[in-house]
Amino acid sequence: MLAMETSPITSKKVLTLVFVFGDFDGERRVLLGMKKRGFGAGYWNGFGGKVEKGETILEGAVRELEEEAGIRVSHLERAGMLWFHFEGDPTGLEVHVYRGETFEGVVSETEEMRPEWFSLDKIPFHIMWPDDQIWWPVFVGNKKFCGRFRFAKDQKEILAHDVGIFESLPCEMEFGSGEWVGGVLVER
Ligand SMILES: CNc1ncnc2c1ncn2[C@@H]1O[C@H](COP(=O)(O)OP(=O)(O)OP(=O)(O)O)[C@@H](O)[C@H]1O
Repeated sequence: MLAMETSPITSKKVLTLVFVFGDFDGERRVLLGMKKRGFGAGYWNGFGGKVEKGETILEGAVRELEEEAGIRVSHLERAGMLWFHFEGDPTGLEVHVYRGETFEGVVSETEEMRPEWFSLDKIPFHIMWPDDQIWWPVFVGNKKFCGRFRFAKDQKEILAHDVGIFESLPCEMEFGSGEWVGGVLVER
C-alpha cells in the first residue's frame, strides 16, 4: 500500500503517450520529441496529449502523434498506464502509454515538438520527466505495466512511486486508492 493521497485529487485529465520504435541497420531506436512549449517544455518525451471529447483514447493517441510528429500509424499497442499526482494540485493525470512500430509519412518538426531518433542505449533520461527512467526498463522489456507517482509541488521530486507488471490492461485504479484491481499483477 502506497500512501498516495496527502493532498486531495478531485478530478483527472486523461492523456496519451506514444513511443514509436524503428530499426536503423540493426540498431533499435525510439522516436522522442523535445517539447517546445506548455507542460513538460524542455523535456524529451513520447508524443501525446489530452484525449478530446468524442474520441477513444486510442484515437487520441493516433491524432496527437500525427499533430506532433507528422506521422500516421495504423496500429498502436497498449503498453501501460501511469498515474501522476502533483502535491497541491487537485487534478491527477491518467496517462495511457502506447508503442508503435510502423508508420506512414515523414517525421517532421511541429510547433509543439522537435522529433529525433535515439538509440536505445542513449536515451536522454537527464532531460526527461524523472519518472521515465523508472518505468522505461519495464516498457522496453515489452511488459505491460502500471505505475503511479506522487510528485512534489516543484514537479521534479518524486515523493512516492510504485510500478507493477501486469498480464493485461487496464489495471483499474483510482487515485488515492492503495490497491491495484483489474489486470492480473505479475510482479511489483
Ligand atoms: C509527470 N510525468 C510525466 N511523465 C511522462 N510523460 C508525461 C508526464 N506528464 C505528462 N506527460 C505527457 O506529456 C504530454 C503532455 O501533453 P499536453 O501538452 O498537456 O497535452 P496537449 O498536447 O493536449 O496540450 P495542449 O492542449 O495542446 O496544451 C502528454 O503526452 C502526457 O502523456
